[in-house]
Amino acid sequence: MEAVVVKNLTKTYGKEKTVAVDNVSFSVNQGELFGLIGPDGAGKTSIFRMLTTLLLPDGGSAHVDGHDIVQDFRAIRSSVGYMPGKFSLYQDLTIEENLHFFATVFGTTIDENYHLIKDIYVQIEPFKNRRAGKLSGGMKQKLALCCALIHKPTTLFLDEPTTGVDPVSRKEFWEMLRRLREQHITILVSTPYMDEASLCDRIALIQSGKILSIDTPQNIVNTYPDRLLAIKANEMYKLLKVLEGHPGILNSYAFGEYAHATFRDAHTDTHALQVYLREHGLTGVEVKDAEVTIEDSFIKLLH
Ligand SMILES: Nc1ncnc2c1ncn2[C@@H]1O[C@H](COP(=O)(O)OP(=O)(O)OP(=O)(O)O)[C@@H](O)[C@H]1O
Repeated sequence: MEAVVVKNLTKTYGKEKTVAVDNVSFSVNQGELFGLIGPDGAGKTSIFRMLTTLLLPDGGSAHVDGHDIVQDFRAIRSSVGYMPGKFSLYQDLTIEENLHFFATVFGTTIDENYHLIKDIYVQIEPFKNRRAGKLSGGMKQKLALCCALIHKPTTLFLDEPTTGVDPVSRKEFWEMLRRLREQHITILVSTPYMDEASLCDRIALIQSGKILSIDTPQNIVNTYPDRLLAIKANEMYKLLKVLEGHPGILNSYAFGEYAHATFRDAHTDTHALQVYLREHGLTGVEVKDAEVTIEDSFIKLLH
């Protein structure tokens, strides 16, 4: 069954009618871990705010757990959990007070749903008397997740939960999400980090308010249409310049210590390419087939 159904959802802002969300449609199955993946300003927050009834759409419709986001906003507010990108915590309240506050607002108690947050809460419990404003990014994030979970939501919206969080805490956070999924909670998560996409069941790649592709991360990389090469040389900037000037080039960009490149001819001779690069003054040249990532797929879709 579908937990979230979005049809032609549109949102514009201001007198200039800046289009933030442009005719977006997708659906999320119950119990699914669904990712909205896209850079800053892509429209992720606007979509989440409409689905959590904090913002009215200009067009289209959406249902969460069968409830209309405009007509049935009260039902949605009591059944979903929302962790906004900017922390929602009360900085002057302690960990325990924040959690107690969120439980009370939703007419429940910490004890009633403790089993849902236990795994996460035990990690911050030793500091339960510390004010939220004095916590590290990773601890704030864990507390915010506990607060969003304490009323046992059917659907959880997490807006960029790992932005500004260190790599170890990011990894832990995703492990927590996968465990939560086992509790049959539907999870929608947004992130600008392409490496996190592979941890979702399905993802929507989004840019400038439009969805470019929706599928499982594996299918998205499997349907990459070109042969992708990873190319290394001693000078990255010069390498990119030389690749740009190659008569057969489709696209090239820096990707870690390599450049990723696609060519019109899928059978581009890698040896001939190495010779070409050396003839253009590059040293330490290495050319090999690259493993396609979500980021490569995203870049391809943008072109
Ligand atoms: N209140 C507002 N008034 C005017 N423009 C807005 C407003 N809120 C968002 N926008 C614009 O709408 C577009 C989408 O913003 P949104 O915050 O939904 O994107 P996002 O993908 O969540 O990115 P970010 O991580 O930067 O918040 C951006 O161009 C943004 O500048």
